[in-house]
Amino acid sequence: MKIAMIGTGYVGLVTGACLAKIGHRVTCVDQDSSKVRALRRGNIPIYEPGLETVVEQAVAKKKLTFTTDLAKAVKANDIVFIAVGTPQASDGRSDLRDVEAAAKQIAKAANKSKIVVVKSTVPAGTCKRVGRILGKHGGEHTFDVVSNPEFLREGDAVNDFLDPDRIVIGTATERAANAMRKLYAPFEPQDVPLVLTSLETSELIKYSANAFLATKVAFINEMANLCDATGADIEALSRGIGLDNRIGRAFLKPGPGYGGSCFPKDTLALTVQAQEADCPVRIVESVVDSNSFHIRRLGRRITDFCAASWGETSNVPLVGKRIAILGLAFKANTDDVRSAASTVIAPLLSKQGAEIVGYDPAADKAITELIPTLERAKSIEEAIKGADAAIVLTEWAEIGAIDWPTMHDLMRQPVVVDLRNLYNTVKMAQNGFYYLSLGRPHIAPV
Ligand SMILES: NC(=O)c1ccc[n+]([C@@H]2O[C@H](COP(=O)([O-])OP(=O)(O)OC[C@H]3O[C@@H](n4cnc5c(N)ncnc54)[C@H](O)[C@@H]3O)[C@@H](O)[C@H]2O)c1
Ligand SMILES: O=c1ccn([C@@H]2O[C@H](COP(=O)(O)OP(=O)(O)O[C@H]3O[C@H](CO)[C@@H](O)[C@H](O)[C@H]3O)[C@@H](O)[C@H]2O)c(=O)[nH]1
Repeated sequence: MKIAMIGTGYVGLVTGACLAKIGHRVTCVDQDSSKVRALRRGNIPIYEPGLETVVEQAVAKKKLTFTTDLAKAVKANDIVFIAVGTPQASDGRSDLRDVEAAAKQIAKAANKSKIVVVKSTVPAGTCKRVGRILGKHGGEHTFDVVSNPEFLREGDAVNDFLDPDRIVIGTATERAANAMRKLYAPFEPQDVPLVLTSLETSELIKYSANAFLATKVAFINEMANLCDATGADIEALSRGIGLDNRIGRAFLKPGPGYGGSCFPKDTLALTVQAQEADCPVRIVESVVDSNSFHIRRLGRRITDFCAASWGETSNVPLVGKRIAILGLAFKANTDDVRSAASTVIAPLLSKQGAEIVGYDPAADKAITELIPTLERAKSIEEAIKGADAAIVLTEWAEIGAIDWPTMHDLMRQPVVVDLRNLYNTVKMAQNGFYYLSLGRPHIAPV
């Protein structure tokens, strides 16, 4: 089938390239001409494992092209996807301006009837609104609007797209449902369940899935704090509950709180939608609160633990101390720093007088755009050298594999705060480190 993908960001590029891989012909459109130029030269603007190969092969087979010319792409294709951003507006709502603008552009460019598929994450009722915009600006042409939310995770995006747990499709017409069945027919041999439903249900499935997963993360973080307070062990607790099939083991790893471009904005947007519908989602509201409380509480714990480990009694213990932050991306295997723990912790410690140096294998460029003043190191060793403490924020394999005994003498003071529970508490103590992790017993260095 012939597809135009409006928006070539994380979702548009992965979806476009993967739809091309399974046999469709895809034109990826973006208004950012530098992005399109880079893609035409074969440069992938994001760090996403496996994506470069998929793009390269699809381009070589002439199944995937890139353009800034939306009108031409719309005219040449029967199915038009909208995969533009829906960031958080200042009032917590989902900012739908790009979706609405894209819908208007599609309508104006249309030369015949089209199927318009909303891939972006949008509140319930948006697809109907998109339908009204298309109707208003599309002249005599008819448009079938489809909701087809995306569930890929950054860092695993290609695999998630090609081997999905399910495909959710919301439609209002049989014609659109049939077109979507045909589009996803290549997944039939894998027995991927298709959830065919209404537009609103499909839109809400996306928010519910993210809110539920975010709830698991916030829950385990609260349990980790309780483990700290009671002397219990979060690793055993997580396993002990997760082995119950009704609960499941996934998304029960404690950390610095959920971040990224989706959970924070989607949980908040869901609470606003629900309030507006006079149907507050109190659990999700608590999850949002819990997550922002968690990271701020961790900020205080970092300061207290470092001060105690250094034997520093001053009321401004971080002044003049050099602190290395290991991992700046919101999670491993991505360069995305949107709502990353580093973007909260680095300014917080810096405000208390600490000198911060950050290291990340992929997020250097992204963090520089966000916090231009942050000093960055080119390697773990460079970051750690002369540091009074190292704070681990991202679970990159390279960071998990640090050989701490060889780092001990590089540091000015052997203090490690690990907010991803990557290392063995006993070994860290045996290697002479003051080591704090989440919900696990603290052992004094030997
Ligand atoms: N990032 C993820 O992991 C993920 C996963 C699932 C769903 N989503 C949802 O998918 C949507 C897109 O997210 P993203 O992370 O890919 O966003 P993004 O910001 O990375 O990409 C959006 C792209 O759309 C382009 N764009 C905007 N308006 C345009 C227009 N009128 N014409 C052409 N191009 C236009 C922008 O230039 C940008 O390149 C959001 O609703 C998001 O919530 C994201
Ligand atoms: O056990 C866990 C699992 C996750 N996280 C954190 O939770 C956040 C989100 O992680 P993840 O879900 O892996 O990343 P995303 O790429 O943001 O993907 C989520 O958001 C996407 C955008 O909506 C959805 O498509 C995906 O299904 C959904 O998993 C990150 O800060 C993780 O560090 C934890 O702290 N502990």
